[in-house]
Amino acid sequence: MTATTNKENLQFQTEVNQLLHLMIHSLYSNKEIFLRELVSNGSDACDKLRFEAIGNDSLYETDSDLRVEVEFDAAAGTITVRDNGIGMSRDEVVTNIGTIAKSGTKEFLSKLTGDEKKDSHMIGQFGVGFYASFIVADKVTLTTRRAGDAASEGVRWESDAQSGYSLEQVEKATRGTEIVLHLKEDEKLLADGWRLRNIIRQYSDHIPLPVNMRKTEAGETKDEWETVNKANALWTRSKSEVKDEEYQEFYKHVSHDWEDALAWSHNRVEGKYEYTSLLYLPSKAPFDMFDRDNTHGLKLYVQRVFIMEDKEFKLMPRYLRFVRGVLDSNDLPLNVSREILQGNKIIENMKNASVKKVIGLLENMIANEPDKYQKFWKEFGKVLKEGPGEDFSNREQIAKLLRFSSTLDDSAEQTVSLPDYMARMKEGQDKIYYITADSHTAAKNSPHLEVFRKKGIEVLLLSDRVDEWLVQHLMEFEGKSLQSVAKGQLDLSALETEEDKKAQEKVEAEAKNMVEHIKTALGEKVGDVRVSHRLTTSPSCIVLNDHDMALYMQQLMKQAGHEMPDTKPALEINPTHPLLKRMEAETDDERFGEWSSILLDQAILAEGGQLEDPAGFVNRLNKLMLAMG
Ligand SMILES: Nc1ncnc2c1ncn2[C@@H]1O[C@H](COP(=O)(O)OP(=O)(O)OP(=O)(O)O)[C@@H](O)[C@H]1O
Repeated sequence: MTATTNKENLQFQTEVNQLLHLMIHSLYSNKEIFLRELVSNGSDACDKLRFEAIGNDSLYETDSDLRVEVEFDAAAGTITVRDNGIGMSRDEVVTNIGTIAKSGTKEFLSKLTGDEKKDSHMIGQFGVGFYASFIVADKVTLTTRRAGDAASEGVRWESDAQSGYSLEQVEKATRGTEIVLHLKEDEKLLADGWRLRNIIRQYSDHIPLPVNMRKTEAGETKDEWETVNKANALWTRSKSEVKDEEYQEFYKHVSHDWEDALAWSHNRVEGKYEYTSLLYLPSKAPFDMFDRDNTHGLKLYVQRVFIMEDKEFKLMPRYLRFVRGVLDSNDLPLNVSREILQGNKIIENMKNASVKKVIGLLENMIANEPDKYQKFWKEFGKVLKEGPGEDFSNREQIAKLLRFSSTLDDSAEQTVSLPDYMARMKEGQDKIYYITADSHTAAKNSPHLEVFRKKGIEVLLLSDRVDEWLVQHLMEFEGKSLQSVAKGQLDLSALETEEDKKAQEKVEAEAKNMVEHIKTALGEKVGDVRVSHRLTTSPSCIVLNDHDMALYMQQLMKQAGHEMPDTKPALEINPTHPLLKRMEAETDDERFGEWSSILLDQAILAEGGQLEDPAGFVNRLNKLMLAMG
């Protein structure tokens, strides 16, 4: 026996085990995609090599003819997928194949239902990748060597998906990765030249890289190879030649998505700069869309040669981070480096034009396929709402793409656009009114809406996290300013009749003493006490200053450890409310003080704020209830 054997047995991270198990069971009806995933990975590995080799030609060793090879052995029941791409070091194998680095994986897995159909859609959002091998194989052997490493630095990884995996250092003469699938007993028929060719043509036709298989003649496998897929860059073909199915397959390759794309825009641009863009909108948001680092984005090509992924170089602004696809420039040099790309005019030009293309695609959808747009909005609306704050130059256009809930129908589904809202504005109304809250229910039940409902003035109901940020940046739309109904002094005078105004003045005059009394009772706790113009059925509400953050947001920021300025909201009261009528008759000063505190505290609660002394509030309330009995 030789002195050492370097074979080690390791366990998968728990999440990998769970995912493997689920995948094997829920993706079974789509088992052929295992090949698409492996070919796609092989092609990506070749792309990565090409990029690294730009500054270091020696990485090609003696073989610069990048390709993926697929072989089979019917007798042994195996399929082999091989690439001469970048390969992996031992550490890379452990991190890439033994663990899932995506943040949020745990929560994702906990959401799975056990229902195969539903779960297969969920897993689609996750991306299946290499693990798809285990749908058809009961053992997988991966042998790889990183480009540039010595032949003795090869790594062999092997697993049956049941009991962890083994890892061993092996000799590997050629760089790149070879994956041998030992097919399950009832999948052995997949090891068939005709079937494999069909699968490759169906799923991997538009991978720009050749996918080769050995030639066969009269049933005999030859030593020669032939390219099975079209292997030309789909985006270089003219639109009229490319079928929708072909666009969809290519989408799945570039995006690592599992579902079809929702829409795409394919453009060949000639003029000052020449380039092609193929931009896709996914139909489903990936589960980690809000994880800032985890995006595939666009791929940058120069004259059909892959240069780099968007991951490291932002070709799309953050608010369009869900866009997938390809930009292929004819003007950049092939040996382009990261440094050249930084702030490059050609890149900037392609970037800006692509943003406009995406916006145009969405505008078109609104005009021609509104239901589809609604689907898009459901998935990506929250991301698009970052747009007005991020992209000043396209702000007006982005604003038109936004959709909101509103008091028009109180529905939680966001369907109201700003132009829709404007068209319904009342005569004399010069503001776009909105309210922000931490849930749709809180927004639509807010006491601040009472007067608006009474007067039939529509108010946008904003309850997405990003909405507070949005309204800080989108201060106006087509000359009308956006105004929170919960902040600042409310002036609806232009919408009121003379009688209304007179009645208001009367109420105010009559309540003057009580207002003063409450002010004294609450002292430092409030910035002001005044008669409300907003309330019709509630006794009181809190009103923030124009520039204050909503109370629920202040709460969130405090929890996240941010110092918040101690803002003093105003308390507005509704003197016509029976509760205030009772208060007016109260002669005991202490009791009046307690009523006042309750008035303030319940208004804070209705606003999603937190009380400084919740126990005190409960005590006072109980006392009052007892006194009423
Ligand atoms: N043939 C290969 N050559 C080199 N590296 C590879 C190869 N196959 C997989 N990898 C590495 O393993 C990682 C995980 O691959 P996997 O297919 O599981 O997921 P993915 O392709 O990154 O993403 P997704 O889950 O979205 O499909 C890849 O990101 C890559 O770094």
